[in-house]
Amino acid sequence: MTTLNEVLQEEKKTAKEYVNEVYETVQKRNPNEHEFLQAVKEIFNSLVPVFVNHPKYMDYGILDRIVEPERLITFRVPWVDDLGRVQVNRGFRVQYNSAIGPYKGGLRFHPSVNASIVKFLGFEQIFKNSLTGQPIGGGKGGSDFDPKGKSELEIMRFTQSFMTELSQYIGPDIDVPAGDIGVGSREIGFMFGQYKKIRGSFEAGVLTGKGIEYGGSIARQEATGYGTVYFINEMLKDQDFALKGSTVVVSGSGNVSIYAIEKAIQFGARVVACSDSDGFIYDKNGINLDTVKRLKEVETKRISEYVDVHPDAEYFEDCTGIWSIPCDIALPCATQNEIDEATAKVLVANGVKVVGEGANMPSTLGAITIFQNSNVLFAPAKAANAGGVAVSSLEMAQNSGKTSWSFEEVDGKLQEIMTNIYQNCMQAADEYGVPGNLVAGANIAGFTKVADAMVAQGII
Ligand SMILES: NC(=O)C1=CN([C@@H]2O[C@H](COP(=O)(O)OP(=O)(O)OC[C@H]3O[C@@H](n4cnc5c(N)ncnc54)[C@H](O)[C@@H]3O)[C@@H](O)[C@H]2O)C=CC1
Ligand SMILES: O=C(O)CCC(=O)C(=O)O
Repeated sequence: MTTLNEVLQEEKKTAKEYVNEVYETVQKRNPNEHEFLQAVKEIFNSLVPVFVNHPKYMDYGILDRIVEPERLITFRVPWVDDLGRVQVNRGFRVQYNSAIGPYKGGLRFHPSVNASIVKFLGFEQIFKNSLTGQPIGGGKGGSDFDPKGKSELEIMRFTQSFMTELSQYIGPDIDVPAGDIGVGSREIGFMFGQYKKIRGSFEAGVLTGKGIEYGGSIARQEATGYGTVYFINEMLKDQDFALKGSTVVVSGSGNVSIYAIEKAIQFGARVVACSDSDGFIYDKNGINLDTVKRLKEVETKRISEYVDVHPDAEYFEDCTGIWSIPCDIALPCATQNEIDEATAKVLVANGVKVVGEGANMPSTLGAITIFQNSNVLFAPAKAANAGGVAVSSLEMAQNSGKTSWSFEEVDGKLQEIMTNIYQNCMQAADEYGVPGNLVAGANIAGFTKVADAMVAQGII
């Protein structure tokens, strides 16, 4: 009998031909999904040498399979607004890859959410989750619901309706959602309550990012932002430049931004600017984080109000303008494609030394090339922002062990995970002949573990 290997040997495809062919198929199958195609291209660009070293991955069709979600669920989310009118949104969950664990990844509520956005995020999540060293597969989801301007009761009604449908597809060993843009601990609380009511059982491990009083992990809130700065700190140990005394700009003022700012300040950096989707503030003395936390975490106000409390600071109504502020370290922590090629050139001209991606895919492919060609130390999202999902996995571990760990314990594990991610990415980059290239290192290290698991589990 002819084996799979023999059939494939006859075709004698080179690794480059294989990667190009799969990419062409992806383009044909997913026309107009620009964000998704961008994320796929970024990863595929790194993988040719992996297929040269491991032709078995071609034989097993790893790339063809990994790029196609195991499942993409789309559903109607009807709800009633405060005026009694029926509203309908669209819900999504992409269950992308379960080779190394249950699907894991956040939910985003934002009007821009569509299939392309959830697929780009879900695809990235496979490799990010693999890098954490935790047993978690890749997933993502969300809705085109816009929380801006909605009352708390409207948010609760929408979120309950969303969970009524989503509950059919998730579970502690199946798929474990968490937060992302527009979904914080309040929304996770509403979803957990609705899931519990529908199932009639208290399954703590079905969601992460929960409140501490009902199964959440201490330090999950801080984890993504802290993790990004721990990663940068690790990178800088090999350089004659440190966070202490550096000038930092952080975009956004949400969950990731606030805790990246907090940790950067703790390391002795001066953070001079942050933003929201309307504009940015510049405070040359260093921004006052207590004010930002009060405005954003407590009062849900616009960042423009910062200057009412700190008249020495300036507000500019142009959120992308934040990247014209000179800095040593830029931490894009808001959203995808916020730094394009032109913006990257401005950052480089102003002397940026380090770019650490707290958000998912905040730099375009052109921007990444500019940073790499200008010797900027570049920490890609799937490595630099993996601390959030890593601590989510620690939350799952605490839930299944019916225990809870101290802040020091979780934070210590987070630091260890970020150090390991950095070292594994550097080692993979070295091994594949691109020393110091963390984009390639992260893609290769994240990919090979999942690929090995997929080979071991057969063609499914
Ligand atoms: N929350 C988490 O644990 C993780 C989040 N991420 C990523 O980090 C990014 C931020 O997420 P979160 O902080 O959780 O969301 P969030 O909803 O708490 O905050 C988002 C922030 O970005 C701002 N924003 C949105 N569009 C903007 C724009 N065009 N320009 C400037 N600011 C803008 C919003 O005003 C808000 O301040 C996203 O890319 C998300 O996918 C990545 C890993 C984990
Ligand atoms: O903690 C999680 O599961 C979600 C984290 C996430 O969505 C991300 O890493 O982008």
